[in-house]
Amino acid sequence: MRPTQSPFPGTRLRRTRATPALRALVREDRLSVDDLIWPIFVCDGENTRQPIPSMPGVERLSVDLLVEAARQAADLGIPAICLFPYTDPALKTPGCEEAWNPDNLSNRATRAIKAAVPEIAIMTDIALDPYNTHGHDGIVVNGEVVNDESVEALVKMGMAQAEAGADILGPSDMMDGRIGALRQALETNGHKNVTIMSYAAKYASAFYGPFRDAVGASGALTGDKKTYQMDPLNRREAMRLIERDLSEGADMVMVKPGMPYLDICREAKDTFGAPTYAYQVSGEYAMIKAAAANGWIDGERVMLESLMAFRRAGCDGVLTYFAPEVARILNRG
Ligand SMILES: NCC(=O)CCC(=O)O
Repeated sequence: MRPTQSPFPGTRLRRTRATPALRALVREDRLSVDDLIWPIFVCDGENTRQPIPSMPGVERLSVDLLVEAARQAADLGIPAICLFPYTDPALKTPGCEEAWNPDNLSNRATRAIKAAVPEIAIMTDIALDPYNTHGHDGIVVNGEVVNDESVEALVKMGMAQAEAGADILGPSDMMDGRIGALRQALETNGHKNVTIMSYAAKYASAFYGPFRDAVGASGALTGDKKTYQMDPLNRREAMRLIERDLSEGADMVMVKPGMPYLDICREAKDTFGAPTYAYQVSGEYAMIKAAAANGWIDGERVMLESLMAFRRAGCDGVLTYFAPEVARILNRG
């Protein structure tokens, strides 16, 4: 599409930017509370809040406080939250068995929120890194992250989450074949309406640093995740992964990190038209917070602009630690 326009001065593009009313009339997109998914960290205990120093304003919450947070999120109109557990190190094993314990922290949290705040959608994370001491998203055998054995474990994990009441499964592990295996297991185990948001294009990124502090995984990782997460220089491979995951039964796809990969979001939306999300990850959050704390940027405006960029890039929504803060601003109008 190429809008027809008269040569200057017939066309003066500044005309429609001249007043707030005209700018509102020609605005091409909107950022809305409906677009927000709020990632939250869960810890053991009661009435426990643990601030995460590298993510100012973000805390790990025990299940009782998490339920209150979910209530506040629902009252703000946030449609979904995404749970990440801080697993007791004593429960971490090479086989990652705690991952599919029906009563693990994530599943207990899901049940408690479902009972108290049924209207909010709960997304859960499928990856094995919270459940082992080497920090990899899969099962490690002789130093290798083995694909097919990992998929079997991930399916057990996903089924336990669906059983607990998760609405959206978020496989973030980047193993091959896990979307098809999860979809088949959901269909055959009475969970045909559970949705899958595939972390389809997840890059091996340095922007995840503060998240690893939050889930107690920093310093734990042996080696790196480059044999399963993507090379930051690859664009065509991202399209192959997204196409693959959609064809295996993903309902929604995600690009991660967010802001450095807006080109991937746009191409994914234009190419496949599927519900497309970005994860504005911990490092992106931390950079904005740190610069704002130093007075180097206007934190509120940069936060809003960073989220508008995802809409402009074609995203239907964004996972962001700013969710409650931005929802309060958007609700204020
Ligand atoms: N699987 C979830 C993540 O790795 C999140 C990364 C982040 O926020 O940095």
